[in-house]
Amino acid sequence: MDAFAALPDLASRAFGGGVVHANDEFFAAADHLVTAEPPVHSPRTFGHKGQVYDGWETRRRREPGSDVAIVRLGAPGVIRGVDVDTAFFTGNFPPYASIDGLSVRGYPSAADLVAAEWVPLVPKSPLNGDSRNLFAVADERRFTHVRLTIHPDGGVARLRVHGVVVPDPALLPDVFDVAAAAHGAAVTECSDMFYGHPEKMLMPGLAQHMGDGWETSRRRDDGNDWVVVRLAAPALISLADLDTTHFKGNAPGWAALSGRSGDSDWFEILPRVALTPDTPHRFRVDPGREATHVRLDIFPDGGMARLRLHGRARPGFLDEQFRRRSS
Ligand SMILES: NC(=O)NC(NC(N)=O)C(=O)[O-]
Repeated sequence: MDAFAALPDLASRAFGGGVVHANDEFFAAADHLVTAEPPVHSPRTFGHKGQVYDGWETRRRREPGSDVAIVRLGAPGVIRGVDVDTAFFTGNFPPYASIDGLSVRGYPSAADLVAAEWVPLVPKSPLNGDSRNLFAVADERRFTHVRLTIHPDGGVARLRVHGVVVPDPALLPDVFDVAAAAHGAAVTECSDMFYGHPEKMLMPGLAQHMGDGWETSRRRDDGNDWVVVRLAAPALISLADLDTTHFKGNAPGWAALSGRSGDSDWFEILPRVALTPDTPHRFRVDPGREATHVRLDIFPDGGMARLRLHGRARPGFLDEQFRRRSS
């Protein structure tokens, strides 16, 4: 599997991504392209328009041409690769697809986007049916939108746009969640992710259910579970949210936070505190020292729905990153 596929999906509805235009949605709505959950299928399920698909599906073309869908990224950033997932489309997948990108400020209309000058990211390339189709992208610029073109027509279940989030610092408050994936934070290491990936803790909004969080297996030794988060920017943290919502019989008993700056030793941010099940805890912490990484230790194991670290980013850091990716 290409390494880029492990990066966050910038188009995902979980970040607020959306489909803003499709020239044809006869069989199935293009909105499915950005659904966060994996595609599902129930064979021989017919509606008024035909078989029901969890994807975008256009009608059979009777004249030359191609079909397009335009996606607004929920988290704009540098695109490292795309996955044109044709899951469950067998006799009706598009034989070819191409991808273009666009970087715009503000809130362009669908008509503006259709008329815009797009940058080619993936040339017209063959697809396989009922499978993931991974294409690497080599362009260091920050994009806000992508355009999927299918040649000539057919169905695509999901369009995953994997990359590195680059937030616009002009739109961030002075103190913001420096552990948010939507601001560019990411998990770098973790002791265990048996039931739930730790990146879920960094996603926007409240956790919807117990599956929407980090959950480890039951430990049968004397150790404890932990995760390391690379912050969106080096920051002075002043508030920490440790949210055990939905973890009722499996919340950790205790937790602690430590920080490091680059390769420094770990220093304490929050000493070991007792946690209660199914509770959005908030702790005020001393913003004495700048951290680039934060380690969350849970004792001994369990689940955490959300981790939020509110802090002040090092002045100029995000501006420089944004400038470098915008040229
Ligand atoms: N059995 C099908 O899937 N047929 C058609 N598609 C839908 N959705 O019914 C088609 O022509 O691609």
